[in-house]
Amino acid sequence: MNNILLASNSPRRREILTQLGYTVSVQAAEIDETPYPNETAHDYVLRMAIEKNQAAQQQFPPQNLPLMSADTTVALHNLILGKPESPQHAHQMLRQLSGSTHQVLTAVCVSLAGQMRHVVQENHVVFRDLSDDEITRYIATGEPLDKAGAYGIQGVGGVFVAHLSGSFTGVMGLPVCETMALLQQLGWQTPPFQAA
Ligand SMILES: Cc1cn([C@H]2C[C@H](O)[C@@H](COP(=O)(O)OP(=O)(O)OP(=O)(O)O)O2)c(=O)[nH]c1=O
Repeated sequence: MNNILLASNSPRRREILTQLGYTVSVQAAEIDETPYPNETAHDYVLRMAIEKNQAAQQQFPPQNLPLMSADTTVALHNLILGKPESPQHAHQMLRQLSGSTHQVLTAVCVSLAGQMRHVVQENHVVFRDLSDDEITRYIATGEPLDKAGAYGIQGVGGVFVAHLSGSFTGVMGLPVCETMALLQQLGWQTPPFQAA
């Protein structure tokens, strides 16, 4: 009961599950991550997590193991900020996030033996004011380019975060408390907490 199939290429999600004591096999399938016009961030992340799960179910032979997918997005007012397409785009996103509060939404979806459960976990993050110079130096680290909203709270980007209301692991891409609850709902054992 320590094995999990992860329908995600996110190294953060794999690392979090491994730290909990799970043995993780990645079974990720590509999907189109374009939001629908006027789609809310909540509806968008949930749809992405479900579609990633369904795509992996179609692409890989069934196994009697939980298949987990997730999606993380940053929402600022009505804007959905996904992963930046370029360093310039990352700069633009971080300028928008500077000195204000945004939401980070992470949806998690788990399927097992024909059943599916999902959750959307919500966080509020306050950024202090950022100067153009530090944004430029941050982007040069390479850290923001594969992350929603162009920052990583778990890395250097943590220095921008003045306040977090929610879950640190949720912002990182896999909220552990909510994820464990989904696994329990499907009758899967709580994690073994093996020593690192
Ligand atoms: C806001 C924030 C996001 N992120 C990451 C988590 C996700 O990996 C990524 C958002 O992209 P996602 O599309 O959720 O995930 P992914 O592309 O990494 O992997 P896959 O589509 O295969 O599931 O941003 C952080 O690592 N730290 C942060 O502080």
